[in-house]
Amino acid sequence: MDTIRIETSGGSYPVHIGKGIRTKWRELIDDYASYSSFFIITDEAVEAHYLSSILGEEKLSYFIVPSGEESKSFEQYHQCMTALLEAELDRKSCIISLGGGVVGDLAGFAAATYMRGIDFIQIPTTLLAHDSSVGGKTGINHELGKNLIGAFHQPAAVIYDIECLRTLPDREWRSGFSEVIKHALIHDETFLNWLVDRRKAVQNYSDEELQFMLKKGINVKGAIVKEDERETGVRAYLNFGHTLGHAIEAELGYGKVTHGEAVAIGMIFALRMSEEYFQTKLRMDELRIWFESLGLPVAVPRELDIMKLLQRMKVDKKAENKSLKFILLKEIGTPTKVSIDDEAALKLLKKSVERSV
Ligand SMILES: NC(=O)c1ccc[n+]([C@@H]2O[C@H](COP(=O)([O-])OP(=O)(O)OC[C@H]3O[C@@H](n4cnc5c(N)ncnc54)[C@H](O)[C@@H]3O)[C@@H](O)[C@H]2O)c1
Ligand SMILES: O=C(O)C(=O)C[C@@H](O)[C@H](O)[C@H](O)COP(=O)(O)O
Ligand SMILES: [Zn+2]
Repeated sequence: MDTIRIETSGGSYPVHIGKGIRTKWRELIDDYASYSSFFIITDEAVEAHYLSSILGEEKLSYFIVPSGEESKSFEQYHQCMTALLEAELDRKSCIISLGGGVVGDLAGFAAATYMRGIDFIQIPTTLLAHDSSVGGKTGINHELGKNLIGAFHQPAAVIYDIECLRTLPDREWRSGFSEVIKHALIHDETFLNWLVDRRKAVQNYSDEELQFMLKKGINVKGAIVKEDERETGVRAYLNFGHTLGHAIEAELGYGKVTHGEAVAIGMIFALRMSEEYFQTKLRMDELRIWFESLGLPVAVPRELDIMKLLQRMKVDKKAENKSLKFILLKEIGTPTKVSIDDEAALKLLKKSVERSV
């Protein structure tokens, strides 16, 4: 098992990464004995695979949401809070988030707001959750935009059992890989080359390769969160590919594309924009072909109205005074935040729409 410590304003917490460690969660939590009770939040697919291995012999209470992005909703949040109240959780209770980013964001937001904030721990079960379980962004979606309702609330611990990844559907492997690629693109070209050089689908990585890749991604995120926990500066770099990605998710309807797929389209768009803005070559063509070979989408879906996407991008949390902000790369590994005018964004959006076959 490897342990990475994430440093935040409120102290640090461990991210344990290893095989089969989910059943040892009680030993891996520093203050296990100090909690009055634990309450698990999970989703239907994860329940079927993993809930019993977390419960063990213990009769813990739990709440199960439907699988998928639609569960990051006011309705599920409300139902979740009702379940917590009915289970009579007190301020010394701890919520366990068992699942991917959807469950993590929802359970984290429930923990952030239940009685004005109680502890929670993350037991991530998707590849994408190497990103979502670390750093303390929690929240739900609104029909007007992704993650617009939320709070910063750091977990007390993250227990990442790589064994859980082996039951992921192929599409979810790919989706999570997109955020791994993001971490490489914003920080480390050597790591990017390591990923490209594998020349195999991520689901075929060995346990050792997976462990290495997860540590790399989490270290990139941890270093940025340490420097800027509440996104007043460099944390926005973790949003590379997300200005367009989030707009696509909301405009198509939550759950139509996965988050990682939308971010993949957004990253290719941001690479193209970076090349134009900085008048440089950034391997965009090579990376687009690589994404396609991995089965990741690279173009804006044809059915989307680009004017509506533009309006959506202005509701992005990075936007200021309705002016569009993008994270671009000066070079691979060197991100920066820039303002882009509407005309330039529209021109590039037109070029990025899927061609009909
Ligand atoms: N808070 C953050 O910093 C942050 C970072 C990145 C993404 N996110 C959010 O994360 C969400 C996406 O997370 P996700 O991709 O993990 O989606 P998800 O949680 O919906 O999981 C994807 C699918 O896989 C299933 N699943 C989960 N684990 C499984 C397993 N081990 N075996 C089989 N099936 C399993 C789920 O039931 C679901 O159907 C988005 O809402 C995104 O906005 C948040
Ligand atoms: O942790 C961050 O900061 C990120 O931006 C990570 C993103 O991958 C993630 O999708 C996050 O939820 C997006 O944040 P948002 O503030 O744009 O909603
Ligand atoms: Zn993301």
